[in-house]
Amino acid sequence: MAMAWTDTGYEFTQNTSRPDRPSYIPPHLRHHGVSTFDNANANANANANASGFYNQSAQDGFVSFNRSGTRQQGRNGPTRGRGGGRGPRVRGRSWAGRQGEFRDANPHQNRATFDIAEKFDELEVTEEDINDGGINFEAYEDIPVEASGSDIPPSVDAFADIDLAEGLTKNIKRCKYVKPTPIQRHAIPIAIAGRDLMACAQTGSGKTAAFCFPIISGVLNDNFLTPVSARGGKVAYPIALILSPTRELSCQIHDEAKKFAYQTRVKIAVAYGGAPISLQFRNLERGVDILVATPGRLADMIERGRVSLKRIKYLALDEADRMLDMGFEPQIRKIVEKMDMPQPGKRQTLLFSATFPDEIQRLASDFLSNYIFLAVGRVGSSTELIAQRVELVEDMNKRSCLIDLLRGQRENGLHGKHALTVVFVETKKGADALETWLSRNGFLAIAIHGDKVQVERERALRSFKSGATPILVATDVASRGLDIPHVAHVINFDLPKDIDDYVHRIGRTGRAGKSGLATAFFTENNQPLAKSLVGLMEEANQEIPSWLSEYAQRSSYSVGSNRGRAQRYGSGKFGGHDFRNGTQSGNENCSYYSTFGNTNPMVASYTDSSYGIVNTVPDSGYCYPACSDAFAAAPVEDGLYGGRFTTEHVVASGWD
Ligand SMILES: Nc1ncnc2c1ncn2[C@@H]1O[C@H](COP(=O)(O)OP(=O)(O)OP(=O)(O)O)[C@@H](O)[C@H]1O
Repeated sequence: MAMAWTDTGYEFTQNTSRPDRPSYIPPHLRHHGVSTFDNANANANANANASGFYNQSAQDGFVSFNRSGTRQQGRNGPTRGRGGGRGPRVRGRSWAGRQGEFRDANPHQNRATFDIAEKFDELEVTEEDINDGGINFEAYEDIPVEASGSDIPPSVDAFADIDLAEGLTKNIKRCKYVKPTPIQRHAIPIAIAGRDLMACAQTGSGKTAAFCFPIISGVLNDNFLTPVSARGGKVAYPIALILSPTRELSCQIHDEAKKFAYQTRVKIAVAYGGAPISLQFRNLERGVDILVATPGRLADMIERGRVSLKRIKYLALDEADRMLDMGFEPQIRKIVEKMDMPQPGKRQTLLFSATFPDEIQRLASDFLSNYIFLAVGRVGSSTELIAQRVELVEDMNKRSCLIDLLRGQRENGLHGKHALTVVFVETKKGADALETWLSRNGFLAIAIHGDKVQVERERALRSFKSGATPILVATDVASRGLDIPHVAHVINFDLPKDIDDYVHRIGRTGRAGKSGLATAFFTENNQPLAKSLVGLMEEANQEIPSWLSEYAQRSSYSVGSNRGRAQRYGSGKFGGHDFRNGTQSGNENCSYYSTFGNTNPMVASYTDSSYGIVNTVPDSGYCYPACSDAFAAAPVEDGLYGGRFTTEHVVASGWD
């Protein structure tokens, strides 16, 4: 249902719409005296007076961060007018000032401040698209933060502390983003200061806004808008390019960016494969400041002379590790290095993901200039908000286990619009087969994978999101980035080969501070994943079945594809790590800070972490099976795979 800003009926005391199931209490909240973290009052408190987030100790954390002696403003990034490089446009305000401002900035506490005319009128904004205000900031209270690089701009506590363009600020309020999530608090000032950034933060923690806000604000504040005279031509000259690995994710980013740029004159367009290119050309002809694209379709447009990258000032890669792994790297390199895009240092580059292995960081550093590495939360980790369960099953019994699980959910009233389930499988054939089988057994299910034409993929997603088909059977084409409200349960019917894929898959639930459930079916064949899975679960304070620990112990001694990852997750400590630092104790060229929520104990534990000596096995865990959707990437369609893989066994998946 299309919805206007004023139709949202938002109340602070409103409970978030949640599945009516026994509430999972994340381990770190069990002793907080909050009966469930989705408790309406807890939310109201967390939002209304920001308890726990803006408390005294938070202030202390902020102060100690400021005392770290590295707080000069970013000088070395690309300049954006205004007398060369500059620091973040952070307004120096007192604590009290910030608090007051936060109250003022919250439109929902004073409905009279609403301008009735302010609506997302022309946008297809649905009720689901508007944040319900129920983001549980308490869940982020003790989030660890690591940053390294030179002259790191300080973080902020409120959107009002950053000099974001006026139109954008209005839209942030329209979106009901009351305060920045941790990644936004740290990343936005860095990006606003003009610095290149490689940023890692947990799934569902608000990375999209973290790169969209600085870009939109920069385009507006620095008046980079495409001149009207340059619009309507055959060649589009965007100022900003946002690349993402899948069509659906590009569409989602495009929709988000349009909301953030609503009524600002910033023109945003999307280009992705599987949809008529002529229509997309027509949109580009109307003018584009920010282009969101998948790599295959963009390369095609550039080669046809319809898009030029020579005016690019901002380049953002979402799911950057995926974009630079062996499937995509040649194509990304071609776009970023071999077309007419300005060099690093002449453009600003922002890379974001929830996972960032060292070998990918190394590749990514080619695209960056004097960058800051930022890790917010346990990098490559799942949040504690997601309850993880692992069931030991035999391959032949998986289907009956799934039916039992789904029946149990149904009996507990968990099916319906507000409790969606994603079932991940490894192959496209497997997805179709499971869809059919579930439907035959009375469960409304629909499959999404790369062999479906785009219209079918979009139909499947729509049907799932609306709750009409509450079970989505998906390959990895749906594992990254998709932000679908009400996904209550992610089932790994087939576990992925790579632990990072597992992290992204389960991240489809437990988003924006909400709880979620993830169940995995573990078979003998998954032994190579056992150690990294145990490490990940330990890190997220999950209960680990003894049989899984035994598998993990056994796999420690075998040459498994996830050995490097196993070490990485094995410490049970924060995994944020800038590969430039080698061991965390330091690279003299980098200033460095570390905070852990409201205190600052992380330096020690970070230094203790075994994380710094990982990745002795290059490329391990990155060999996707030929039949995997994740592997079947766009470059195949464009014949750009180089010599690394033959294309005969790779089915085009629509990653472009
Ligand atoms: N400051 C904020 N206040 C409230 N909600 C927010 C805020 N920032 C983002 N959100 C909401 O949080 C949800 C998750 O955000 P987003 O999709 O950007 O996460 P992500 O970190 O990119 O996840 P993934 O790693 O899966 O791609 C979205 O629904 C978004 O609208």
